[in-house]
Amino acid sequence: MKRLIPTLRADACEESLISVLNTVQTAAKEIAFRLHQGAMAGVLGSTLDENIQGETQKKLDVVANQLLKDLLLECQYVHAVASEEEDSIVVGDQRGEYLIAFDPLDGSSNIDINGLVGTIFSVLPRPAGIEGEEMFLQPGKNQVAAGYVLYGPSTMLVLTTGQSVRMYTLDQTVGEFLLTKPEVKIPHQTQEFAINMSNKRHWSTAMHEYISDLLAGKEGPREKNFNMRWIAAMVGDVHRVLSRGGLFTYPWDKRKPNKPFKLRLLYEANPMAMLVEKADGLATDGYDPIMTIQPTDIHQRVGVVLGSKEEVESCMAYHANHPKPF
Ligand SMILES: O=P(O)(O)OC[C@H]1O[C@](O)(COP(=O)(O)O)[C@@H](O)[C@@H]1O
Ligand SMILES: [Mg+2]
Ligand SMILES: [Mg+2]
Repeated sequence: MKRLIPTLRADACEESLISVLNTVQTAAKEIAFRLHQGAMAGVLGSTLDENIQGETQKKLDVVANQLLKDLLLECQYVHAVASEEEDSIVVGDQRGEYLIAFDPLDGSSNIDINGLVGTIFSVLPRPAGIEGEEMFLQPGKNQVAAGYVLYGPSTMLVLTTGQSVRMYTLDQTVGEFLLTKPEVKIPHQTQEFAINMSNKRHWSTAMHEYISDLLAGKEGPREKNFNMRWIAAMVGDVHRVLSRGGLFTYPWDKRKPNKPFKLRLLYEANPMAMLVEKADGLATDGYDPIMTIQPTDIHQRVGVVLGSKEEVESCMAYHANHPKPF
């Protein structure tokens, strides 16, 4: 089985991008090690701090953020990073040609139950003539690479540099990510969906109608039974979708009018959208492709409906029948 770097060279990736991705894999191996040590590494539980989004930070959110930030800023090709756990961007090498946005630890509520968590990252080109946060305000279609690391029973790196979506598995004996699935393709049809059902009363009419029809199963208008899964970590739910198809959504809801979405555009939705679309799936906000959205803030949130093409289209058809709530 091939190691990560030779597969990137075979794809004719720029050496500068390879260096950035190599840095991400180094950080990921360290995070995986700390996670596997669990309580023995003293990294479980919460800190006394909140991040910019008012969420209590877990110790591992902070550890993973620090590791990624420090290593990426040491890389000469990285000009700046933006992280879920940082209020503002952090600038590194003046010569750097890439910007990296990341969610250092996705699925934080799973840390203390030894559940699935991951790291999600997006690589953008540094635009000419712009400085500061504005540099990051590019639509997802500009991404030159996107991926995630899933810390599960095995640690996996799932990556695209604009060509195929590839899956690598960390071989603990040699400490290397080895290519275990060279080309990921999402089946166009599915009978599986993922949504946090406890938010049902807050959804839009369109989402209510769509999910009700899925739940009606064989006897309902869809005339087939659907199964439901919810990992409470986008990284785990998207990994299932990439592995066997499905629809994953964290939609608009009316709970908090000033915070109607949960997932973040730059470091959750955009990188996952690139992976899903390169694997032949669709990633939308229910109306438009995620990767066409022009960001206005580095911590901007967005509705997400992604996965098997025909199922996402079916969900979008329900949305097209109702006025857009945002
Ligand atoms: O608490 P809920 O509604 O299950 O939310 C789960 C969602 O929140 C997230 O955990 C948010 O990510 P963070 O853990 O990085 O804040 C998503 O990964 C996941 O899909
Ligand atoms: Mg997250
Ligand atoms: Mg996070």
